[in-house]
Amino acid sequence: MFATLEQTGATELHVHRDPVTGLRAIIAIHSTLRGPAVGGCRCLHYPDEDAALTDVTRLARGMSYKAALSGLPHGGAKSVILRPDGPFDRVALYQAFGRFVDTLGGRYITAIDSGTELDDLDQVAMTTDHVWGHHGDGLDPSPLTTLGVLSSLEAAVRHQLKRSNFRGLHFAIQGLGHVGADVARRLADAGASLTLADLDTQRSQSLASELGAHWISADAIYDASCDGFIPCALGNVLNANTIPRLRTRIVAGSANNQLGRDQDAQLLHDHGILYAPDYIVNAGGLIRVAMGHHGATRDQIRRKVQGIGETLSRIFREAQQRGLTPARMADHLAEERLQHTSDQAA
Ligand SMILES: NC(=O)c1ccc[n+]([C@@H]2O[C@H](COP(=O)([O-])OP(=O)(O)OC[C@H]3O[C@@H](n4cnc5c(N)ncnc54)[C@H](O)[C@@H]3O)[C@@H](O)[C@H]2O)c1
Repeated sequence: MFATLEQTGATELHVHRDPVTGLRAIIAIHSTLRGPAVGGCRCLHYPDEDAALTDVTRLARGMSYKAALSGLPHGGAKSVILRPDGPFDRVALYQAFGRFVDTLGGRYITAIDSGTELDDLDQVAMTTDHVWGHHGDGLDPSPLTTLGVLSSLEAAVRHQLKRSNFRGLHFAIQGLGHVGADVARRLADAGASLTLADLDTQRSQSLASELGAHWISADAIYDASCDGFIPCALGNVLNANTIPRLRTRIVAGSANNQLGRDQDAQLLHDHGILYAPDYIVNAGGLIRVAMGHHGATRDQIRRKVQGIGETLSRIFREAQQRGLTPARMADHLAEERLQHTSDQAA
């Protein structure tokens, strides 16, 4: 347990079991130095508790880095609910989770993530105030996450392909949920051609027929020849098995923790693939809920999210100059910002 915390730099782990609802949940806080720690709640089946622990601590680190590089007054955290095996009472489970969040008195603010829906967050909001992005506050993050993905893709295409628009380019999208489907529609509107894949083939088929796109099986997406691969499903999709199969020049998508291991950033680089660090690409959602909560206007939020592309362009350039991968460069900048905050606090 402590080794996992040390590896990711996370500082706190909170574990809770509620015998009435069957809730088994973990909250990992990476840092509260910049302010209350924010991060979504996943509700998934994990192969074992170690897998859940690794996921939640790595995701918490990503949230800290994302908040720091976005200049938000927040630290990073994450939570996971170990999805019960049999049938369960969803309303009671999420209300129990809200009570768990509430015990931390606002040091952790929860939000949406894979396996959790806006309706679930409405239940969380019944038992704690420390939840952002539910129906009640009208701060759905997904549309702004999409905007950030598009801004990132523009930056990557400019840097790697020397192109200023998407017309005639071909993208492969993995995962067609809230973000992936929206990204697909926007790219199709911009004149790109698409190959689509989702575990739910019904979803792939119907979006492909709506957009005049190709669809393929979930596993075949790694072999699709394209200008950009856009992971919008789950994490750990870029690893020693999948990277050699990729036939793309760019990877930029919303999924969290895309790299199996930190070293896989170098493997992508060695294969001539420009990797846009996931926690920068998908920062639009966090920017939306955090700035929305602090009273920013719609225009201010959109401008900030559109700035994600500029941040990435700077990272691509500086990484190239310093002989680092963009992922290492981004981590380095985020760690510098966190260290600066820590020095100021001392
Ligand atoms: N929604 C946001 O605002 C937001 C913000 C930041 C990060 N993210 C991350 O972006 C990713 C997508 O988010 P979302 O809100 O669209 O999630 P979602 O749950 O709505 O959609 C995910 C989709 O991926 C599909 N999928 C799962 N495993 C797959 C696989 N192996 N191959 C192909 N498809 C697969 C699912 O069937 C589903 O359609 C997640 O990793 C999430 O953590 C989302």
